[in-house]
Amino acid sequence: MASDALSKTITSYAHYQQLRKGLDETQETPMFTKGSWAFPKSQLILWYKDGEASSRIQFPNSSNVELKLLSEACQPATFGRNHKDVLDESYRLARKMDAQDFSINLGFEFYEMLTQAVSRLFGVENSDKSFRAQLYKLNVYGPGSFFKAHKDTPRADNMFGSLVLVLPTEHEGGALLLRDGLKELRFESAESPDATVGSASVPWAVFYSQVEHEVLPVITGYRVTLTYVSLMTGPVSLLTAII
Ligand SMILES: O=C(O)CCC(=O)C(=O)O
Ligand SMILES: [Fe+2]
Repeated sequence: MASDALSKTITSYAHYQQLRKGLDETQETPMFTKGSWAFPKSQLILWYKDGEASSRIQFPNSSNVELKLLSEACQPATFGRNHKDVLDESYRLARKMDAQDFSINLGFEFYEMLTQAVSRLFGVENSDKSFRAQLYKLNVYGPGSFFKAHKDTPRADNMFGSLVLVLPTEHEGGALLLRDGLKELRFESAESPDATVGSASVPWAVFYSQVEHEVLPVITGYRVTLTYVSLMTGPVSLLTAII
């Protein structure tokens, strides 16, 4: 049974970490988790700014020519180092597009997927909706692209982690490795896109901000990701996690 002290709610990430310490002794919840979600193909349409024009890509049937054009419409990907955004292609070789330059309507399914992903991470039931995800960037990892081991830069006080969706394209390599002490999770998105007539499966990974991770080099094809900042929006009851 939960004690009175543990049945309180949490209102900030620092508070969550404090409670989590105690909780870890009772029940282990993961620092990262992965899965995949079948999205209707009609929702896997990306519109993006291409100079003065706009272009459209329909996943999972995109060609390498279309993906190369997308990559060319992006800018070199920077990353946070010592509180500054830096470009260092020996550490991160990839392309990025800011959220205002593209649009993809993943629809209501996105929220169902997010609920499943975050609930698994928190170890709470699906009904808990005290979180949201803010679209941050689109990234393209073409042949030879990689991102060495790093932790994500905190983007808001209520940020607790990151969510990565890999749009279904044919590629080899580009596994995301997530590490927590001795535990390692390999998030392999390169398995050929598993599509049925009406839908295609989109692999996702979600992890806490303190998790170190890296993207191994892409060997062939283009790995296209959407990254989201995961935010707490209100109190999360820990009761379901400890009973
Ligand atoms: O593309 C990925 O799987 C993760 C990328 C990443 O670590 C980042 O954008 O910070
Ligand atoms: Fe990252």
